[in-house]
Amino acid sequence: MITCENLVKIYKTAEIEVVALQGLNLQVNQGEMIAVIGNSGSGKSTLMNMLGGLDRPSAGRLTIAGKDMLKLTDKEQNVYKRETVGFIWQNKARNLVPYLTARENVEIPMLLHDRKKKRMRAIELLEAVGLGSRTGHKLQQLSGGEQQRVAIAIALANRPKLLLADEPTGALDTRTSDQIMALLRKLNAEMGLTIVIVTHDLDLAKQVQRVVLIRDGRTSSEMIRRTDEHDAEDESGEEGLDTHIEYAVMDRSGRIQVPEHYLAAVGAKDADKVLLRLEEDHIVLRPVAAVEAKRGAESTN
Ligand SMILES: Nc1ncnc2c1ncn2[C@@H]1O[C@H](COP(=O)(O)OP(=O)(O)OP(=O)(O)O)[C@@H](O)[C@H]1O
Repeated sequence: MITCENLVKIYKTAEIEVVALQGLNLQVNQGEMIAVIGNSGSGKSTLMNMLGGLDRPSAGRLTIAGKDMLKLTDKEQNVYKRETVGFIWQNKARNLVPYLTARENVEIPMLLHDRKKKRMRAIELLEAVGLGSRTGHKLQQLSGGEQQRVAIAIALANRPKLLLADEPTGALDTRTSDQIMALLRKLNAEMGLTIVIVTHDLDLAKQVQRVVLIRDGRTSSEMIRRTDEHDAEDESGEEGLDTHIEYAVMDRSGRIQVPEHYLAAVGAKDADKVLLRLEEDHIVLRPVAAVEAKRGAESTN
């Protein structure tokens, strides 16, 4: 569904250039639901803007639903935004009109012309997001979680293939956030919708099958949920189905980013090199200082 290869985005202003994405690689399959996490400034929103056709990449390859996003004309890009993709933002003002009812809000972006069909589809969508009994309520009469459900119904109005959610639960409490995540999982399972969610919250991210970590505008690692109870127990020492195993993402040249907390744990965080050793079926990275200290100790003995 989505292929990003060596994706680059450079923002140019009068004085400076910011490289927001520096060769990002990402593959998302049709019907998959993934979470993208990363520190502030790592490039998450930039990636979402590229995926949503709101902005164009500077270089690399980006294909979505068979479309080459670098080659779309302005007109094709507008059709893509209207028909292929749906958005949910943290900021509700970007999604909703407060003085209209839930149903009227959902009708706004619809491409249907027949008023009766529009109304029926809006009600059907509000039912799908669990708001069948609130269709006539004005937005200001709804809770934060309910308003975000309306936003999801709006995003689905034109039957998109891809749903993009940028911090969709950022303004909600934990319980409501979990409910919104459960709703997104249900839509993913029932409608086969491909969903990409950006979040700061690792716990929320772990509610999906695959979590992609972005660091400095590159995909640095992925966490994939293990469903095999036995294997999960073997590798992590924990029981249960909710175990995520972390994988480093390797580019074509064999480059990987070692997670910062791994380096910190072995005292190699600010090192400019690590010792690399090939074992029979794995590779060992060791901080140089530790190796030298060991050698020093051996030579004094
Ligand atoms: N329109 C822009 N013009 C110039 N620089 C930008 C622009 N948009 C983003 N950037 C820069 O690009 C980098 C990535 O920003 P981005 O908003 O994608 O990060 P993010 O991971 O979404 O951060 P946050 O979690 O804080 O929203 C940052 O250094 C940011 O300052």
